[in-house]
Amino acid sequence: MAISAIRGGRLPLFYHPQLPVARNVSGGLKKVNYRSKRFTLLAQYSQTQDVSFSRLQNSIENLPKLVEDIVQTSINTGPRGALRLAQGIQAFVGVGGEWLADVSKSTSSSTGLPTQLQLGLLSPLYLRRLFERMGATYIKLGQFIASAPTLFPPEYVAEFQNCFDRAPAVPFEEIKRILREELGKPIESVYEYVDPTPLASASIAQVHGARLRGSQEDVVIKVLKPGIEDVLVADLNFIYVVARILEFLNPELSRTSLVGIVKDIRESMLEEVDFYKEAANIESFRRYLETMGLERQATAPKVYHHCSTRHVLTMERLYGVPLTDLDSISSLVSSPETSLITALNVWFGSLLACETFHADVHAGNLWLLRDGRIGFLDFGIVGRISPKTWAAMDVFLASIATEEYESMASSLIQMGATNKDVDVKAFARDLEKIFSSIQASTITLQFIPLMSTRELDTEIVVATARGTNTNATAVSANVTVDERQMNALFLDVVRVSESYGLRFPREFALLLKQLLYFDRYTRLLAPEMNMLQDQRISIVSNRRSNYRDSFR
Ligand SMILES: Nc1ncnc2c1ncn2[C@@H]1O[C@H](COP(=O)(O)OP(=O)(O)OP(=O)(O)O)[C@@H](O)[C@H]1O
Repeated sequence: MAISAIRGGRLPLFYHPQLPVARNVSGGLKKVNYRSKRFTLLAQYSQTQDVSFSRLQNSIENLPKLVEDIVQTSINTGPRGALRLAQGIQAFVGVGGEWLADVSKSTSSSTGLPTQLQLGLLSPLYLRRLFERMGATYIKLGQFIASAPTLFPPEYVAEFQNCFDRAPAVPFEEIKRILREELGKPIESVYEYVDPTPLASASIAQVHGARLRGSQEDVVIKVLKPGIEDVLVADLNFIYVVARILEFLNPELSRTSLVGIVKDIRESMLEEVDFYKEAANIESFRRYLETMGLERQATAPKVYHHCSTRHVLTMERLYGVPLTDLDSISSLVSSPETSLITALNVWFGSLLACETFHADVHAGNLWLLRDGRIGFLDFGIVGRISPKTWAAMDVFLASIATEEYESMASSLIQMGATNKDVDVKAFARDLEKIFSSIQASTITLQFIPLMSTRELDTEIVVATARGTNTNATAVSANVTVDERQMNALFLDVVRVSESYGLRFPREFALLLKQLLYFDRYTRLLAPEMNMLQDQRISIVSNRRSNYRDSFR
């Protein structure tokens, strides 16, 4: 290309007086050689220059589009942008103050400044704190980072696992005003009463207990916090503009499709603030339970459409306890293990038999109900998985249990998008290294048979030896430690896969995250059970494809 550019008469553009070969031109053979050397060097130089030139040309061509995009985005953002900027500065100053205080403490000690502090507010810890202070968008973004190990550095993925979504409650008067406006009628005409003390208050929504007028059914009302959509739009627009500028300044970034990722995040976050979508997800899950005859084993809250809108979701109130509450669970059912198996079967079943799967089964969203059923709450985050990906995932999980690394490598290749030829044997050897290093360091995994008995460490001994429920807290705490190690394991798998050119869909990370939650419940409720090998748990079943076929 560079040579053709020279031949095409563009040489003068690339001629540079400081090129060493451009000086001292002499005659004869030397001259010929010199010319050819000079030509090669010029060609190489012009190749580099050509690339920079075409980049520059591209940039100049793209500049009007970038400016137009920024102007358009700023217009869409409007005055809320200025408000968010002020809030951003406040958050920045707050976390900056914490950092300074930590620095001054460290400098007084003899050990020097830890790396965490050297990176300033860009270090995982302070960035996570900054995100928490910045509220909804950044908390969700933090949770996205935590669930996307293929996109972000491992230290950030690990730190953002701790990104908590708690926010001060909106005053009840304000909630009543929103309800009146959204429902378009007096609250008293819809609800017998609404409890002024919220059941929960997170960054996006607040939940209140209530009772329906007429039917007297107990319900909960999930109310979108006021102004939250404005905040999301302003923040996401800002993040979009930053991504656009970064891509403009460094076109290499477009290979990681930064702008594309930001657009995806924007789409999924805006879905979460649309309760019509959440209601549709709940109803599709309820249909799945009905079609599979699972209603006596599990449930999701019924939605009351006459008092639900895009910003208000009124649903049946479920009564129960989180699956991690060992003491309460034992007082509700005689066999916590059976409840766990039910939860697992219902969730695994939904992966293919339901249009979407529940992609946030943390303990607050998975309950054992008073009547012994499993209750699934909060369908704000859902995933979709193709039968092909799930079939590969199934092989992957089985291979962990059987320690067959070539099969593990093949299944990962099947799931990860790549156009390269992957050396399966080498990949398998690298995977084996990861897993054998785990055996050596005595991390126990319920996923891996034998190992959990062969390599029992103190943490699991605590869990296994738990005859009474008195040490539930200790068990939970230790399980959390172990869970981090599990996370680290999967991050390693992802990293090695990436070194072979594999890129996993986000669903892969979402699925793994849920499996980690389930692994946690297994350690607590059925420490002897192997989640992936137990005959009572059907991970892939023919019934699901039949169910799918019935929709075709
Ligand atoms: N149908 C229900 N019955 C009883 N309690 C409910 C119900 N729905 C929600 N809650 C309570 O409200 C809490 C928050 O609800 P939900 O998870 O839907 O909101 P959220 O804002 O998405 O919270 P998070 O992001 O923390 O999961 C639940 O953990 C639960 O305690």
